[in-house]
Amino acid sequence: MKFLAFAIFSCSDCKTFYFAGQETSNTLLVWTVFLLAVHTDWQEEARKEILQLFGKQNPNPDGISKLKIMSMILDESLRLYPPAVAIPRSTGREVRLGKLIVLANGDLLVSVLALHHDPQFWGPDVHLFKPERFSRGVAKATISNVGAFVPFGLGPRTCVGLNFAITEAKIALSMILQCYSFTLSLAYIHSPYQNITLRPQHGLQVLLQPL
Ligand code: HEM
Repeated sequence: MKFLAFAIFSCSDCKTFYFAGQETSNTLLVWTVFLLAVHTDWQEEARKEILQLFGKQNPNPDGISKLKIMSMILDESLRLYPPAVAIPRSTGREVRLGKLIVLANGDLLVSVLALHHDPQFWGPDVHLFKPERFSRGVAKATISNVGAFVPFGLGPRTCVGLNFAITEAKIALSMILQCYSFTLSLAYIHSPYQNITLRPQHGLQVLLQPL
């Protein structure tokens, strides 16, 4: 009986990890490739950093922890196109949020998209791709409102796969940038839409140039 309960628990845990980890990471990679295909100056900067750290070798843990430009690019990509556009919460008891009173047993959706695109926190250039805004950390980027940058959620239920996802994205992007330069294809139609995660509705078409 104990074994059966463990097997059911493990099986559902595996499904959670697969569901929570696969589509989100995939989406992060897609939007980052899109942004680098448009902003080829940042693509060059990222490649320079990667070639300095790894040359043409596979990325290693020591070098991955030193990828500063890449970290800024990933943060800016997660800000503009957060894979999870909203975070669900329920109230156990009545709570006051500023002028707002939320009743007990209420369901809330915190819009990550709205927080990430609010000029109050990010400044008037909020809609622009500017990885340099993260060069001195999230607090500086958000004018001291760290709760305005929540691609992985916030509090005790923060995404457990955060570090794994970022490391995975850094490895995949490093390996792509070592081998190819890329630009956006004319076939691409910009239409971000939400289908569980925030995705490009018609896919992402890029032109790859082997290096
Ligand atoms: C770019 C990639 C990812 C993004 C943007 C992302 C985003 C999120 C967000 C917004 C939440 C909700 C947090 C909250 O309610 O405060 C969450 C929860 C979770 N994520 Fe991720 N995630 C990513 C990758 C992963 C990966 C790779 C895994 C596993 C290998 C994973 C496993 C989970 C699990 C298990 C939860 C539920 C945690 C809990 O309720 O205690 N995620 N994620």
